[in-house]
Amino acid sequence: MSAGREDWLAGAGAPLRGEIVVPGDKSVSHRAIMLAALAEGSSRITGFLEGEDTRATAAIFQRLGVGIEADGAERIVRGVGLHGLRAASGPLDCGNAGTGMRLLAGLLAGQRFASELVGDASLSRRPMGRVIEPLRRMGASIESAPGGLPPLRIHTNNSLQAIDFETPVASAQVKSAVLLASLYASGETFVREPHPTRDYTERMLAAFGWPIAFGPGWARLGGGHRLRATDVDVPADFSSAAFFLVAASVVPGSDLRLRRIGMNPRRTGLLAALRLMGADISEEAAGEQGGEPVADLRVRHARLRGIAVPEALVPDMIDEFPALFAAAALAEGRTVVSGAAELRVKESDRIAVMAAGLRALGARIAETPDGAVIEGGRLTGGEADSQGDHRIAMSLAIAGQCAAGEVRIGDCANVATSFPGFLALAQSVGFGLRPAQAIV
Ligand SMILES: O=C(O)C1=C[C@@H](OP(=O)(O)O)[C@@H](O)[C@H](O)C1
Ligand SMILES: C=C(OP(=O)(O)O)C(=O)O
Repeated sequence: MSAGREDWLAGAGAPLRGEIVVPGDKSVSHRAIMLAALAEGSSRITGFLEGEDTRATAAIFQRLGVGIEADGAERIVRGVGLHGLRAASGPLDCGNAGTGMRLLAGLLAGQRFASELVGDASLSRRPMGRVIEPLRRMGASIESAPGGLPPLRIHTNNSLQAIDFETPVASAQVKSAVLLASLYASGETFVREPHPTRDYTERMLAAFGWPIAFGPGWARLGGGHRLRATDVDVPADFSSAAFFLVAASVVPGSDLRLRRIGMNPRRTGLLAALRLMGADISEEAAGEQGGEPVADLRVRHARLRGIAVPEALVPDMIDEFPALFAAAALAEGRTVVSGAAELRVKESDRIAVMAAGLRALGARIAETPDGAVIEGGRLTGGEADSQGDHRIAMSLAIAGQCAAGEVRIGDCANVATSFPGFLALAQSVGFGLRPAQAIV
């Protein structure tokens, strides 16, 4: 969805200092639009992430007949009720967002109209069989391109049945797709996970008044209830904060404060991993926002050591591995990542693309099927390509802060999918980072 190719130049900047606020949580913003749209009455979403992924989800619900008004970083959603969506003419474009497409597949599986979900080139390569399979077991009729790839054609259906389902991979998107389809199903659905994942769908369904029982790694709910309009105050996204936690850890002299960051325990695995590496990060002013734990995070430069990342942390830091790879390449000693094969089916193959990117900057990294072995040391500089993956672009920008020479990072426009304003915010705290001039 991002317009044009954009390259960045990164190099040693100043120590990172100051106090910043990062944008709203992407997972919460997607879900807030979805549940508010299906609720009865108007909901106000504050702190909504103005990223391309979440804007694509909002635009889809507008096409499905939901009134959504933007007021700065707020959205007023005029909910149409569980059965109030209307068919849209033409495909619904999820852009770059796996979350958008997988959750919508569940939500649209029980509608009395057909829909088609499409995405950009990256999303069109991502596996959807993991949601199609359980939704078919519930009675949904969904066609995909060969190999379970998008686009998804979801046929009209008003007779879904509940299922008892164990997700084959730890995936909040798969769990959420089944839970959202269950709103339209007869009977009680039970979802179990091999490892607990983020529980925003469960928490938010409860906040919107839907009877649901859940705990770490499981959720149970029945169909046939109603969602009541509810205001959602979206906390700042831990995954966006992560780039600054790593950058301030590795840049000497840094002392940075991040305000009111969402601290859902299923999201903060990177904090635990960085602390094992020796990072100096303290939590202050712990509180609550929109039903989620939040805290200010103060991060000061520290010498990082390589670690074997505990596999139990992997789902809690699944989006933070590109940043962790950058930290590991600059740490002392060896870091081993395992049990993280899911990284290969994100916006890019994040193991391969980070390994190639850091190697181009002088790092020593060996890929394994489900992770990597990273030898920490010095980075020289050079040219690395993010392959249009937002988290890789931002992680390579961190690496650039500590490289001996200049780092050119290719294809960064997709940063706008999750973190609009990253470049200016990073510059404001001392990053050496700027857009590369177009060659004329
Ligand atoms: O449910 C969510 O909001 C998300 C779940 C994770 O994906 P998986 O469910 O594929 O692990 C994560 O990588 C993604 O950025 C957001
Ligand atoms: C994997 C991500 O998101 P999604 O699955 O929604 O594309 C991400 O933001 O890192």
